[in-house]
Amino acid sequence: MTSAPSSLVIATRESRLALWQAEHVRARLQSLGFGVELLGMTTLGDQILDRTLSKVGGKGLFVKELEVALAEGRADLAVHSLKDVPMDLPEGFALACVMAREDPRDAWVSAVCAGLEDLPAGAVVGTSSLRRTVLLRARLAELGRSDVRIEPLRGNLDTRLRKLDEGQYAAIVLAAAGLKRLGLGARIRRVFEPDEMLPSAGQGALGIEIRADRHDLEAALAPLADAATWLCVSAERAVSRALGGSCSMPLAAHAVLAGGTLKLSAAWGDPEGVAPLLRAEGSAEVGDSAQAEALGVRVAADLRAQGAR
Ligand SMILES: NCc1[nH]cc(CCC(=O)O)c1CC(=O)O
Repeated sequence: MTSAPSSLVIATRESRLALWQAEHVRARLQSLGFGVELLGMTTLGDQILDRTLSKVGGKGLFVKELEVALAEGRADLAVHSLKDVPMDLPEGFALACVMAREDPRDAWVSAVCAGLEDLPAGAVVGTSSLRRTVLLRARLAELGRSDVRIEPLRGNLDTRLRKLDEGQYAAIVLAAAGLKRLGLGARIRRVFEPDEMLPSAGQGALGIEIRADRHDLEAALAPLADAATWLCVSAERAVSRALGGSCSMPLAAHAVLAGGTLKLSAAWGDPEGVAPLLRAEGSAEVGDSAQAEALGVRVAADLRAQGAR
């Protein structure tokens, strides 16, 4: 195996969160003795701010331009929020490593109310994801709150918080991980436990993508990988893959590892909002990612047997 170049280039989006994540990887690699430069780029997903992502092409939107930089040799690595990474990468690319997960939970941000329970009459809640919309709707239905409206909320984290602060929404729901990474943890009014609002596959984890032929990078990246996170996200992503996962499907999948046992929960919502929310769970002793994926496939089959398409 050839050794890694002593200087590495990380392709990254230029949102504050993406840059934080790239800097985080840079610091880890520097501590291992590598020189690291960042190559900032704008992706289509960053440019389209007026439409719901699921309508314009989904997860790949944030990844494509970075892959072109990898393919052309302008960059060695691309750092992604794992939940934005498609389940199957295009030919020629590989997910080289998944790092230890930050808080995987969703967060409630509001100056007006402490949670769903005390939303004012007719309140508007903002969220960017179909999964959150479907799970929020289910909670609101349980609470008998047909007066509350859920409205789309796009843009990077700062934009979303600004829209909240301007009063367009009574509350918004975001990933806790992004807020914490940017030092905005104090904005979190409460976090939803996974049994209240099940996170998205890979939420809170960072993935590093490389060109599949770059075996010279494997040794450099090995120390950044987290084995427990890898098992969890392998199961979560397998659920999504088995159901043909895309942003236009409201799907949640979340796994925790305790001892050698992986516990996986998943939920599927009808994009049209007609069918009821479906839930499935499973657990297994797992020692490798193939066993974790097998658990994911089983849980996905359970959802499909209940009617998930
Ligand atoms: N879809 C955008 C996105 N991708 C990753 C995160 C947060 C960080 C993470 O989950 O790792 C966010 C923002 C959000 O969902 O609020």
